Amino acid sequence: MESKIPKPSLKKPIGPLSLPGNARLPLARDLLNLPSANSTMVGKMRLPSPDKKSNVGMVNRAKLRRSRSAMDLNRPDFHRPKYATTLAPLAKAGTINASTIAMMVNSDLVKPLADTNGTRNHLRRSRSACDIAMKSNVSSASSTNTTSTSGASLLAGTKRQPTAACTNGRVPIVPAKVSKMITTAPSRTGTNASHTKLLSQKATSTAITAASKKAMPNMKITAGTKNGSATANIKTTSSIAQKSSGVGAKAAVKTMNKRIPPYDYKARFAHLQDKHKVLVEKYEKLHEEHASRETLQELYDGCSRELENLKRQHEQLQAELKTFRLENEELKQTNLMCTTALQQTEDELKKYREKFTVSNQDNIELRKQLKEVEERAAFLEEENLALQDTNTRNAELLFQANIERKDLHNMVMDLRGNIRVFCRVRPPLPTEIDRPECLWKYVDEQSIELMAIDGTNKRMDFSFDHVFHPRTTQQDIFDNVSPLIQSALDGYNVCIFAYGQTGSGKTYTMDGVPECLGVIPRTVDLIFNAVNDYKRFGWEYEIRVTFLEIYNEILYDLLDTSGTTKDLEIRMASAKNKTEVYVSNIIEETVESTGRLHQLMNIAKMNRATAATAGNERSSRSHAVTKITLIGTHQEKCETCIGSVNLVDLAGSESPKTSTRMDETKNINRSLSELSNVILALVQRNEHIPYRNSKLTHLLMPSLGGNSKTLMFVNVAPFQDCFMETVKSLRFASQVNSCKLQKVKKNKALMGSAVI
Ligand SMILES: Nc1ncnc2c1ncn2[C@@H]1O[C@H](COP(=O)(O)OP(=O)(O)OP(=O)(O)O)[C@@H](O)[C@H]1O
Repeated sequence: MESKIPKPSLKKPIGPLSLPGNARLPLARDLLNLPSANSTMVGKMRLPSPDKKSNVGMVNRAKLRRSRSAMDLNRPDFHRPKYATTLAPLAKAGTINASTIAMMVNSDLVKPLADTNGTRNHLRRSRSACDIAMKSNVSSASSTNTTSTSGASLLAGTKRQPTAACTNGRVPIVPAKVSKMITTAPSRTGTNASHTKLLSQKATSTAITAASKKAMPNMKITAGTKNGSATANIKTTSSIAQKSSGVGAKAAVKTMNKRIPPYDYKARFAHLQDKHKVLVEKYEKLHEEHASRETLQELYDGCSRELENLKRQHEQLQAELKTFRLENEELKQTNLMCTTALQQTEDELKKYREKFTVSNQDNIELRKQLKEVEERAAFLEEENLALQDTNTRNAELLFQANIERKDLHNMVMDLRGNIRVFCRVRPPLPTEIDRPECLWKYVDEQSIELMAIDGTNKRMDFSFDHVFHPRTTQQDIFDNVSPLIQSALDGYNVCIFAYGQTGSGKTYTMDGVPECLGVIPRTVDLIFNAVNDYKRFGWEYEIRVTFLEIYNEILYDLLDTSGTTKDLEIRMASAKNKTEVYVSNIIEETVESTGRLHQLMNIAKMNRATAATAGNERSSRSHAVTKITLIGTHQEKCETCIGSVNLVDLAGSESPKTSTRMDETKNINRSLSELSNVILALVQRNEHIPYRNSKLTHLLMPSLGGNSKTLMFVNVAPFQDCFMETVKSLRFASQVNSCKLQKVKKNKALMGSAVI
C-alpha cells in the first residue's frame, strides 16, 4: 500500500514553484490552522511514510517546512520590506538598545544608507542583513529578549508590510514578532502549537539564510569607530552569515531534494552529519557575533566616555555661560552708568558749548578792544617816552630847585639868626591852682611883660624870637621847630636845648608825655618822613643816634646797659677845625625805623638820673644830649650831605637854699653858669671862648660857636615864688638871643664819628 504512494521528485525545482491544480502554497494564516491545512494538503500532495503512520503529521510538517523555505528562497521576486537605516539589523539583533543607536545616529557614527546614495537594492540588502541578524538573534535569544526586538522595530520606524509576493499567494516570510504571535496562540492552534513554532522558526531561518546569501556580501555599515573594528566585525559577520546561509541552503536543498528512505541509515547518518555541520557553523557564527557584540560594547563604552566628556564640557560651558551672564549683567549695569554719565557729560558739554559760544563772542569783542587798547598803549608808550624825557628834565629841575630851596631856606634861617630863643611859659598843674602866679602880659609873639605881685610891683619886658603862652600846644611848638630839622636834613648842624629853672617844663617841652609828644619824638618822626620823601629826589639817608648824659661833670652812655663804666671823652675831631668834636667810646646805633628809635629813646630815658626837687617831684638831675646824625647820599649826582641834630634837655637850675643835694646842685648851676659865660663871651666877641670850662659847653662848642643853627627854649614857671629864677632865666635868654653867631656853613663830608 505504501509503495503506491508516489515519491516526490528529488530534483531541484527550476524556476517558480508550480503546484498542480488548484493547490497553493500555505499562507501564514494557514499555519494557524495547520491541522486542517495538513489534512488537505497532505492528502493532496504527499502521503506519509508507510512505516511511520503515527508520525504522518510530523513528516508532512517537515516536508512543508522544507518546501516552503525553498520556495521562498528560490523565488526570484522575493524581497524584503525596506528599512530606513542600516542600524535596524543591529538593533534587531539586540546587541544595542534604541538609545544607543539614537546616540550613534546623532553623533554621525552611523549614517543612513539613503545618505550614501543607497538604492533600493541597498535597502533590500540591508533588510536581508537585518533579517540575518534578527534570525541569529531569534535563534539565540529571541525567546527571552523581547525588549531588544521591540526596540529594534521602533528604531526601524517601519512596520512590516506584507510583500507583493505575499498578496500574490506566495508564502510570506514570518518575522520573529509574527512567529511569536503564532507561538503565543495555543488556544487556536491546539496541540499543534509547538509544531507550528518549530515550523515557523525553521522556515524563517531557512528563508533568511537563503536571502542573506545574496544580501550580506553587499551589506554596508557606515558606523564609524576609532579603528574601524566594528565595520570589520560586521563584514566578518556578514561573511559568516553568507557561509552559514550558503551551507544551510545547500543542506536545506539537499534535505529537500533528497528523500532518504528510512532504511537508508547511511544516508540518514550523512544527513545528520550535515545537520551537525550546520550546527557547528551556527555555533561559530554565534561566537563571532558575540565578539562583534563585545566590539560594539567597546564602541558603546567609548561613546559613553565621550558622552561623559561632552557632559563635563556641557557643565563647564554652563558654568562659563553663567559667568558670562553675570558679566553681561555687570556690563549692562556699567553700560547703564556709562550711558547716564554720557548723558550728563553731553548735557554739560551742551552747556559748555553755549558758554563757549558766549565766551567766543566776548573773546571777539575783547580782541577788538585789545586791538584798540594795543593801539592806545602804543600811543601811550610814545607819550610815556616823551613824558619820561620831560620827567627826567623835571627831575633835574626839581633837584636844582631843591638845592635852591635849601639855600633859600637856610638863608631865611640865617636871617632869623643862627641862634634863636623861644620862651615858653608853662601852665600851672591842677595841683598848683592855689599857687600864686606873677602877672604875665603877652604883648605879641616875641614880647612879654612880667610883673611881680609881691608888692614891689617890679615890671620887666623881654623879647625873644617867639613867646609861647601857657595854652600853647606841643604841635604849635614843633611847627616853629621843624624848619630847623629841615636844615639838618639839608646838611646843617642843628642844636636845640631847653634851659630853665627846675620844674619849669624843659623835659615836657623836649620829651613831652605819651599823650602830648615833645620836640624830640616829633623830630624823629619828621626825620623819617622826610627821608622817605627825599628818596624821590634820589637821596638815600643813613640815620645814626647816640644818647649821652652829663651828670656831675661825668659823661655817661645812656644806651650802655652792660653796667660797666666806660671812659667817655670829648675829643677834637680835626686839628684844622677846632670847633668840631666827638665823644669817644659812645654807642652809636644806626636805626632804620621810627619804632626802633623810639625804643632806644625809652631805654635812654630809663637810664637817665632823676630825683625829686623842691620844684619837681621827678627832676632831671643831669644834662641829657640826644644826637641824631643824618648822612644823605645822592648816587647820580655823587653828592653827600651830613647833618646833625643835638637835642639837649638841660638839668634844672636850683637855688642852693632849697637844694637837698648840694654837690649835684653846684655842678648843675656851675655848668649852667659856664654856659652863660660862653654865650657872654660870644656876645662880647672875646678872643677866648671858655668852652672847655665845663663838659656841657665843651660838648656844645660846635653848636654855640661853630657851624650850627641853634635854638634855645627858655622855660619858665608862672608862679610868684619862682619870680627871681624866672627873671634870671629870661635875662640869660635875652643875652643869648642878642648873640650873633658867624654864618653857618653846610657840611660836605663826614668828619668824625660824632660831629657836634
Ligand atoms: N606846657 C605844659 N603843659 C602842661 N604841663 C606842663 C607843661 N610844662 C610842664 N608841665 C608839667 O610840669 C611839671 C614839671 O615839668 P618838667 O618836669 O618838664 O620840668 P623840668 O624843667 O624838666 O624840671 P627839671 O629840671 O627838674 O627836670 C611836670 O609835671 C610837667 O608835666
